[in-house]
Amino acid sequence: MAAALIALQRSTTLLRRSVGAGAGAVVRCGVGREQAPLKGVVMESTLKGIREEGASVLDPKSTVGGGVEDVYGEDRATEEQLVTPWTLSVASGYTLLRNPVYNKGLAFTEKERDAHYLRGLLPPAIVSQELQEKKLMHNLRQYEVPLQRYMAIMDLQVRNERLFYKLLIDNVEELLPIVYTPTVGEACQKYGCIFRHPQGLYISLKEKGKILEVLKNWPQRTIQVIVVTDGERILGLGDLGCQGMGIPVGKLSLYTALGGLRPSACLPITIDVGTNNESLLKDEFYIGLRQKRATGQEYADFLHEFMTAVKQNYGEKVLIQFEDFANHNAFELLAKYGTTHLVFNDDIQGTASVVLAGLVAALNLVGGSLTEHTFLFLGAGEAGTGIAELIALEMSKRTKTPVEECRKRIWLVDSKGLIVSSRKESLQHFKKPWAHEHEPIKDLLGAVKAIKPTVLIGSSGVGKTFTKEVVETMASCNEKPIILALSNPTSQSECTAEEAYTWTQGRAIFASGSPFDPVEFNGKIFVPGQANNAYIFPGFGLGLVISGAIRVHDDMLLAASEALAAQVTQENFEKGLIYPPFTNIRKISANIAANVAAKAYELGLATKLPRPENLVKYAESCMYTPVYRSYR
Ligand SMILES: O=C([O-])CC(=O)C(=O)O
Ligand SMILES: [Mg+2]
Repeated sequence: MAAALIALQRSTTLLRRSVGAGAGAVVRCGVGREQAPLKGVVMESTLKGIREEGASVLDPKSTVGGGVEDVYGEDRATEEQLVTPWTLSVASGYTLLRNPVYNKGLAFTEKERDAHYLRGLLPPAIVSQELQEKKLMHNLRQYEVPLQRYMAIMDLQVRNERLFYKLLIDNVEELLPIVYTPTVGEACQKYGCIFRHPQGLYISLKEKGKILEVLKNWPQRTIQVIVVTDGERILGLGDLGCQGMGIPVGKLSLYTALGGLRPSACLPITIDVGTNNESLLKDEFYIGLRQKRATGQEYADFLHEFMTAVKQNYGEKVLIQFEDFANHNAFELLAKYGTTHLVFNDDIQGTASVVLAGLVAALNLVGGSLTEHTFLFLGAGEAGTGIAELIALEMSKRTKTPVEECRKRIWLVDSKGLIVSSRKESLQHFKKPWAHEHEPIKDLLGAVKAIKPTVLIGSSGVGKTFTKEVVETMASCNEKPIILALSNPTSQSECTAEEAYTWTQGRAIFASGSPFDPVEFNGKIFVPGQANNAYIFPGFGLGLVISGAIRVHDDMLLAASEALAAQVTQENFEKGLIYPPFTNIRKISANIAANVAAKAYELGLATKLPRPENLVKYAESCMYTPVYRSYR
């Protein structure tokens, strides 16, 4: 693979070893249409920054690293995005060791230590990336408290990015519960307390009118995926305000580890419009604005400024993933910006796609077609109605029946009971399609008894709601009841895997949003699957990026779902699994990406031409790999 410095040396104008303390730094200048008027000033201040602090800004056109990673940089670095006329790409010596993108720690070779002024800055031993990995896993396993593991692994991410991703990819099943659900939930709750290195971009109401300027403070110019939250509904934990940042950071780590997006092309953002969480407002370590949430027009205007600034700064092909917004804003934002931006709501659409995939796979175990099943949801918010709608859409496509008809096989229960037509007037708009003719029923148990669903799905964010009676009732009317406890984190799960298997005498087909360990029941081992949108969004995003898609379409969600369901093997089914293991996730993501990209081309929404012939191979070839590069 081309060495970083060689790659840079090939690029335009270079100033090498010319800037004092940053000796060995490589500066590239002269990119973009608007360079002329800015050049002198910015160039000067940048160089000043290097002299004084060894500052380092990474190359937005990403010629570093060579190989497939360039695909993105070159494709996406459109002229209008490159408004900065200067770039500094690689530092050396002390600065190099503190640059997480280029740092290799003890893995720097003798030659590299000589060439990059590292002599004396490292102990003499030279170790391989594999040995570093082995040591880190050993150290991580010493921590018994998951949050300590989280902190250790986040330290690694800001110290040595390639090692972080190598570790995550090679130990995905073990580390996913640490960098992601459920530990990330606890990390958000305590984010102020454990805060050490800022990650991501914070945009608070203080920045009103200046959001574009704030975006320009981010060192990368070529961004392909933004995950943004306003922290109002973090997992099932509620309003965590600014401390929700752990979620975009965690989701984007998965974009890279699971989907192969380059880390430098990923931008985590938290929009801080205040919080209504009283205990955070009183917490001396809280890191956000100490005020109640802005709502109504003020909220809408602020979000609009954000959405406009993102498009202006990064162009129309940047994917904006909305994450963990409260219901009332999530649906509106998706509807409002779905026609003007490339937006995706993970909680509505990602969750829907992953659940549909699991259900389609489950048909292999329970028999029948999708239309022959009856679905009952506890929870009629983003996840519940999102999944319900995608199931109805799939049924409609399969049977060529109007979607309104298909919805009739799907029932939802919210905090006031079964959603029925007599409640229509008082229902929020996203619940109205599910208000079918039925007498009112106050609770879930009553609804299970009356509706006799074959599939029970929990999506309310409230834990322990699938009681023994509820689960036993499911078992009494189904040979193999499908039970999905989707709420996160583990504390909010509707029931545990053990409860689901025990209360159904091992007959349940069970999956959950948060991971559960295998369960032994009557001498048999049951392995629960994880119905988490982490299966979908990395590959989905990759598919959009490699096809240059400009809009998300529901058919792409169905395409992603179909690709995931197709990855479940006979061996998985034999263990009762309706999802493949995460160990194969990069292959799964490539297949999802290929299906999504194919759909984008079919729908005329793709801009990357010509269409690559073999999309799976192409997706794989575009994936970031975190092995160290050698520097000349
Ligand atoms: O983050 C997760 O594990 C899944 C998800 O989107 C949520 O629960 O909001
Ligand atoms: Mg979420």
